[in-house]
Amino acid sequence: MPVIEVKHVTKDYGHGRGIFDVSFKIEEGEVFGFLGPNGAGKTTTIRHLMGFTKAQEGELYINGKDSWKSAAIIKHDVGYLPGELAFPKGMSGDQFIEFMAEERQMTDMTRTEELKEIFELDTSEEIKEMSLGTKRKLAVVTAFMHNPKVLILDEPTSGLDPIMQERFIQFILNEKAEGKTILLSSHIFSEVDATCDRIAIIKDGVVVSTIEAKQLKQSTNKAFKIEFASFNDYQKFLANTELVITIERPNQNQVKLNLTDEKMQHLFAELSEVNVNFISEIKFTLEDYFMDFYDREKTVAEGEENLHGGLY
Ligand SMILES: Nc1ncnc2c1ncn2[C@@H]1O[C@H](COP(=O)(O)OP(=O)(O)OP(=O)(O)O)[C@@H](O)[C@H]1O
Repeated sequence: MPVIEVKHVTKDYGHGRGIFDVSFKIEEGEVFGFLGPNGAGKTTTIRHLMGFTKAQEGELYINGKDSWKSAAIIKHDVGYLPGELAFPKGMSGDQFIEFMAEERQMTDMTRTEELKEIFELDTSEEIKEMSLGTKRKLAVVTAFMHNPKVLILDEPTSGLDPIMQERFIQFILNEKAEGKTILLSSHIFSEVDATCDRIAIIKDGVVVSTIEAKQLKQSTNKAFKIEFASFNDYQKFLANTELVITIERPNQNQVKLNLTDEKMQHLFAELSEVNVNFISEIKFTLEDYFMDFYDREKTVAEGEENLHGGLY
């Protein structure tokens, strides 16, 4: 049984806004990335999963429990980090932590103290006087203090500085190593790339692609930029090559070309006939893949093509 299951969920806010027939499953121990531009429907999906909103159509389950019907249990069990932070009024950080510990009937505060140390959080301040980053850290500590097995994180690092973002990635990797199941919505490619096993891309309320992170990293399609030592070498290479040249730059004696791993030997055989200044690989990243979907002019099929077939 998957730990998280979203089945054909629709919430139509009108004027094309909302989420439409969204489905995905997250297995135990998986880190699942949820990527999408602003307004794509990430928060709406997550709020349905947490049982804050009732789906118009479809069903959502966490550990087999219906998100809407078992909302209270889900809120208790899941480590949830909301995108927009809201704290009770008039509390200090310490008071809020105490309040959350009581809610969860926690007695052992060792993990809470560890988390405060990892994220360098000073809890003595009044929450209303905390900076956005400190509030985010407080939300992180309270989301994880009861050591939940399922984590649902809506843009968890927004407001954190680069050092804390890095520390957060490390923390997620440690949680993953402990077998936690994690749903991570994010705008930050490096964060998703570093942590996620699978990634869903959502656009205009529709999941347009779900990819295995390995697929991107182990793609057999490669792109290279080559600069030749002279214009003569450049011309000689172009006249004789059997490879697919995607860009020609005669002024710089450069070409860009695409090839699969099997053709690698062929490339080196051709290059041995000319003088080369340098050859560099152009990596196809999650960002490139995402940008294809982000680009509203492009269709889903064209985005998929870049993953499976030719690169830029
Ligand atoms: N309560 C609501 N009433 C009407 N429209 C809503 C409501 N909540 C969300 N929407 C709309 O639904 C769409 C999806 O919004 P959502 O907040 O889920 O996007 P998101 O992917 O989380 O975006 P962001 O990255 O900006 O947080 C948007 O067009 C938003 O304006």
